[in-house]
Amino acid sequence: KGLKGQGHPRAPQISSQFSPGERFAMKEALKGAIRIPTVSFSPENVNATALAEFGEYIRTVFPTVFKTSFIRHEVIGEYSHLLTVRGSDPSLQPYMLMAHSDVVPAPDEGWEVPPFSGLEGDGFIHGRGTLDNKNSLMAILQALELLLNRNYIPRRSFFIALGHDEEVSGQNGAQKISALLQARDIKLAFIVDEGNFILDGFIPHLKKPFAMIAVSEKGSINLRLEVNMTPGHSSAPPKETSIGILAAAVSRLEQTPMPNMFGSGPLKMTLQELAHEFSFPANIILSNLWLFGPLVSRLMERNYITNALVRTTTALTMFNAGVKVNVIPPVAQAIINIRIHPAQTVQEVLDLVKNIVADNRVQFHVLTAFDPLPVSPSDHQALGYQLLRQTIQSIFPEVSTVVPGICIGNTDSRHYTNLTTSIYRFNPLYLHPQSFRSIHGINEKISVPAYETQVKFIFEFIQNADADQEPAPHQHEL
Ligand SMILES: CCCCCCCC/C=C\CCCCCCCC(=O)N[C@@H](CCCCN)C(=O)O
Ligand SMILES: [Zn+2]
Ligand SMILES: [Zn+2]
Repeated sequence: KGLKGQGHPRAPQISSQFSPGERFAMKEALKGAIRIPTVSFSPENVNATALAEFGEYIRTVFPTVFKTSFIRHEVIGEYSHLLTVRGSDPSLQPYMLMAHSDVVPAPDEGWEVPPFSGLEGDGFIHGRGTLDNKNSLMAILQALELLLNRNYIPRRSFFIALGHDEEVSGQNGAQKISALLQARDIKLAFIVDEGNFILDGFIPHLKKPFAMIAVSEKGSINLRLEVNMTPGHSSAPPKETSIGILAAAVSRLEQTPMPNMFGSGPLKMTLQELAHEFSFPANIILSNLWLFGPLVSRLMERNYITNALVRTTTALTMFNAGVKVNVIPPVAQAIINIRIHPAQTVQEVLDLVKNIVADNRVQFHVLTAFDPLPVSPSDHQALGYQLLRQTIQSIFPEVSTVVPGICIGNTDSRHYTNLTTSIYRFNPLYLHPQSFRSIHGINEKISVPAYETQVKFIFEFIQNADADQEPAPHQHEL
């Protein structure tokens, strides 16, 4: 019998009601975290001073977490943190909660308040990292601190992995934590990381919000295109310059979408499980994709977010050429950030890109590349998925539908496929299209109640993970 059928969740033993003093302290703690500018520019260029300060900060605001005897704290790769919470029942397989402390750059321009001010206004805490991803990092530690202060002793062991370079690869944080745990022979029941949300307003005609737990994430290629031509005096320009050739190449890429892959990958499952949320005739259409697939696939292409679910996307993100107004530049370079649909591979996409560019004066340099991630289970036996679903239903009773889906962004969890086949990417927060644009954009903010609810979610999730039973007990040494 599956977990779904067991009538879970057992009510958490400790109620997730927080006192006014605790609620005040938790929002102040998040504001303090936002004020530390832990910006990652590249794997070689992270703000080491801020990351070190952040490490000190979490030790100060969560004293119980860092002094509890059954919690081991290790600093990995200089600024990442691994907490091992030893549960009382070694027969239960451990799991892992993840988050990251670094953020993408945020120049002041366009922001209503300075991005590292952590200011509170209109019921929101403002700043870079309030949604991606200091909210999760602080909420995990905050929930644990509150549980420990109530003398909670977990039954199931778990790890908390807090990366410091997620935005620029995870090579010094997540990758090293993963290697360390592998060397310790750890196998995880599941992982929960950042990723998808409770989505509201993303699909026309769907009035109700729904929770989407990402069971996979797209692959990625960062590709540098380069054209080298003979430099010279701009008063007698050649017919074609490196800039013109490269501009035409990237324009062809932008104008030629990759093939629509609707029908392969987890999206079909997402839409089928979502079908009953729609009114007639959309519910019938989505329940019969064997017939209406071509129609739905065209509709998905119309919106830039749903378009990202049906195909590999190519975003032109950097363009560099020229040194002086009257010099024909020898070199022009562009970076293309490609997100690979689950039904394609790095090699297939590179071949398509070269065919679209179709100009042998353009050179290709793959900077980084990885294939789409395997699909994690979402059936009734899938412990991590079912625990998330149960906790969503408890904390967000108004959300009647929880569906598996794909994450269009990447997460540090991709470095942990050696430890588990069950990786779930979910933030227990509502996301609207406008707040989606604020992630890596401007005016990123989280409402104070939303943050409190995130803490509450993790507070209950940890307890729910202890309430579940597994069929075949054996020892799990940490
Ligand atoms: C039918 C359903 C409609 C669904 C609409 C989907 C809405 C999308 C919802 C959430 C997506 C948010 C993605 C957030 C993850 C962001 C994590 C992130 O920024 N990762 C970076 C990692 C960079 C690693 C360096 N190579 C990234 O992806 O750029
Ligand atoms: Zn993130
Ligand atoms: Zn990010």
